[in-house]
Amino acid sequence: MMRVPARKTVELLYDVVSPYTWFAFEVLCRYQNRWNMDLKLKPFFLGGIMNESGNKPPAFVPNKGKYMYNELQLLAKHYNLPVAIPEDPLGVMMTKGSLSAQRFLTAVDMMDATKTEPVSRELWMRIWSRDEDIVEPESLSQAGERAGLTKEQIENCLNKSKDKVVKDRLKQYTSEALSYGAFGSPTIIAHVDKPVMLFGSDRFPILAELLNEKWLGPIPDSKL
Ligand SMILES: N[C@@H](CCC(=O)N[C@@H](CS)C(=O)NCC(=O)O)C(=O)O
Repeated sequence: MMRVPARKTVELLYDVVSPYTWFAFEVLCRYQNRWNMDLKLKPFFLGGIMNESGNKPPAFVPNKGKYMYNELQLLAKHYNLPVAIPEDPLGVMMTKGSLSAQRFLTAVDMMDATKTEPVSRELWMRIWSRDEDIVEPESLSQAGERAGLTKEQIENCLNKSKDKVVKDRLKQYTSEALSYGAFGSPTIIAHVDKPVMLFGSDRFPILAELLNEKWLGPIPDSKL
C-alpha cells in the first residue's frame, strides 16, 4: 500500500500594512494545493513586532525607502500583482497604520477562517493597489463586502473587533511570532522536523527545499 506523506503545516504570520507580505501571501495561496502543505493564515500586528523586537521599519532609512519603492514596482511585475505605491506611503504605513484592519481581519478569521484569504486580499488591494483607506469602519466594511461577507457578518466583525477576545487573539499571534524570533513581515514558519522561521517573500526556494517540494517560480500555474 502506498503511504501518503503527512501534510506539513506552514504558517504565514502577517500584517496587510506590508506590501512585501502581499507577494508572500499570494505565492503561498497559489501553492497551497500544489504543495503537500496545510497553510495557516495568522494575522499579527507588525507595530507590536517592531516594538518588541527592537526593529525599525526599513523605509526609515531614506535610501532604503527609495530603493524599496523602486523594487516594489519590479516585484509587482514579477509576481503579477497590481501593486501601486500610495501617494503618502509613510503616512499610510506609520500614521494611519493597520491596527483596526488587523483587528477586523482577526474577527473575520475567528468567525469563519475560509474568509480570511479573500478579506486579506481586499485589504491589500485597498492599501497597496488603489491607495484607499483601511482604518475607517466604512473602508473595512467595503473590503468585507467585496470579499463576499454578508452585511450581518460585516457588522458582527466590526463590533467584535473592539472586544477583548479579538484583541487578545491578535496579541497571541503577535507573541507567537515573536517567540519564533520574528522581527518583520512576512514571517513564515515551516513545521518540518522542527519549526523553521523564514523572513521575507524572497525565501520560497528555501521553503520548497524544507518541504521537499519543487519551486516553480511565483506563478506556478503558468508552467502547467
Ligand atoms: N526581502 C524581504 C523584505 C521584506 C520587508 O522589507 N518587510 C518589511 C515590512 S514591508 C519588514 O518587516 N522589514 C523588517 C526588516 O527588514 O528588518 C522581501 O523581499 O520580502
